[in-house]
Amino acid sequence: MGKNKLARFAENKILPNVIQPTREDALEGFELKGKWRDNFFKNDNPIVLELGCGKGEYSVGLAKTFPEKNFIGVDIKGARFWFGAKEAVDNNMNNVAFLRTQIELVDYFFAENEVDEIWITFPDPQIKYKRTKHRLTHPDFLNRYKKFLKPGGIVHLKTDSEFLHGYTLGYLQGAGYEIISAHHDIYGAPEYDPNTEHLRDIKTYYEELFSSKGKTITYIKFRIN
Ligand SMILES: C[S@@+](CC[C@H](N)C(=O)[O-])C[C@H]1O[C@@H](n2cnc3c(N)ncnc32)[C@H](O)[C@@H]1O
Repeated sequence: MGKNKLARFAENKILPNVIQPTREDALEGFELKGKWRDNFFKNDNPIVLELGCGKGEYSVGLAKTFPEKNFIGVDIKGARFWFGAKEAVDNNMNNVAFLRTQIELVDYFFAENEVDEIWITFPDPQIKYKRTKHRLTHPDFLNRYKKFLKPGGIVHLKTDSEFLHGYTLGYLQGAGYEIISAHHDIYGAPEYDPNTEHLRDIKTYYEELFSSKGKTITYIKFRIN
């Protein structure tokens, strides 16, 4: 393991905005579940999650744009989200945190109606058939999100994967979800869509990477009923 990675792991242990529960903490009743606003953010503002946040560009970027909302980046790779956590601390941002966990356990960390919105940014598309259940928009994941999203809660999916975009759109339409916005090329779409405000303002590491390879970037915004 690289020296830098070890240093980031060590710093994550002391950064006040990094939470690294064990699997047991999750399964036995996580202390902040239902209490993120009161005991962590110490305000009554909406909570927005970014699942598979990587380096946390979206969480930090949105937190700067919307100081009246709280953002939590979720990823299993702490050495990646260290970048976002460090930037937030260095900029005295109190409305952004990072939670290290498998997304499969995410419903153990948040109580019913605790979360207002979810961003899923450039997730692994999990194209192989036997990986279907690992897609972050698979019905099993959507059912997990339903457990803690407020009624009418919003999910955003931003991806370079035409496959995942099509899979998700097809499933949502078939299952009767309300699709608020769907674009198969957000930078090619000339028209102004009020539902996609700020969509082009923040680019994650993977978005930059895929865009530089000529991939088009897609977007879906839908409501969990
Ligand atoms: C392709 S990267 C995208 C990272 C970032 N959103 C971006 O756009 O740059 C996918 C991220 O999801 C995380 N991830 C994938 N599956 C996960 C899971 N089941 N639980 C937690 N994190 C996961 C990976 O660790 C990785 O950081």
